[in-house]
Amino acid sequence: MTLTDTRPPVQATPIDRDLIVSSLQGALQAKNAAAHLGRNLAHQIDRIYFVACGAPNRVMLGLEYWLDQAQTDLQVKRYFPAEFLALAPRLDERTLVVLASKSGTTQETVEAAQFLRDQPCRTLVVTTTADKPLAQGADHLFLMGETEQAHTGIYIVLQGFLAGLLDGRQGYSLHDAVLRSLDALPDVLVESAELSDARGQADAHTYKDDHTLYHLASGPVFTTAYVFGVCMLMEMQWLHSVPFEAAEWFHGPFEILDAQTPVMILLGEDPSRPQAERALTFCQKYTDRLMVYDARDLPMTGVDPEVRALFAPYALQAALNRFAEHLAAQRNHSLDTRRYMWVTDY
Ligand SMILES: O=P(O)(O)OC[C@H]1O[C@](O)(CO)[C@@H](O)[C@@H]1O
Repeated sequence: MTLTDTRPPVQATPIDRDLIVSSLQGALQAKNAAAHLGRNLAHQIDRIYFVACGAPNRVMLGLEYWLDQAQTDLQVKRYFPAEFLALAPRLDERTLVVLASKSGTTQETVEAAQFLRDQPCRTLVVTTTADKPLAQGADHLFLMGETEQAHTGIYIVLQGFLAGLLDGRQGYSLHDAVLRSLDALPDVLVESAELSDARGQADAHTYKDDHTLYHLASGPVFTTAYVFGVCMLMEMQWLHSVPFEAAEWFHGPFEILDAQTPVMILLGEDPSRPQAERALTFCQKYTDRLMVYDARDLPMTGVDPEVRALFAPYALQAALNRFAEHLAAQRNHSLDTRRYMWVTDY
């Protein structure tokens, strides 16, 4: 803070159980209808294109992972909206394009939705409220209501949709466990945040003067590495904060490591975990500045043990949000500060 800065010091926002839980009620209701739609569309589509920017795009990355794992005969691809428009991939009446945006106003995502109105495919949109530009003209619209937790809300709705789709298409033994466990997710977020608050404060203290941070994760947990590393620390703290897929770590990026390099490793519970563990073993040897956040340390109360792996990225994200809150306070740099995004023309 400079002498002329009259703004109050940035404080870590306290964990507000009621706000977190109430913010996700709209998404939880929408996911039941989404699961129903998934079942109805199960034999009416051959391909799914996921289209979104930023955080919703990385939510879709995790879903793409689980669709791969389910070994369906669906063609599944994920695009940034601008690339989707430039590429113009095959669209027909058996194509479902899934678009999501928390603001419902992101220019490229709205342009993609407008383009799709005249195309022969179906569209499924997830956003907050019906007045948003993205909500206009969707074939299937799922609204979460205004929410503090849009990123998790989008996940809840789309995971519900995919559970219904997989069950209707080929039988999905995890269907009931997924839907039940989604209902427990809001409380899991609160639980993970509460358990991680003191640690987040301590980590923030340790790393508050660093300007470079690397994040390693594998499989669906890369969603969290990206959302935390880029959408939070890069966008909201202006740090040189770079996420890497653990599977790629040994193919160039690891050359950056020395004893002083800060690295965060996120460990999930999915089949890709050994890739992140391999990176962990290496980093333990060559840097003294390692943070490990492991989903196995989080109870995820109410989540069926069979589906913990699906929920791990979100439990970890809730834990890391505490780190971000404390980092913002200790660096006196509000998470709401932007210098370009929504401020300039771009
Ligand atoms: O379309 P949405 O969900 O409103 O996202 C808009 C912005 O939010 C982020 O996902 C995270 O801040 C950005 O990456 C993106 O540009």
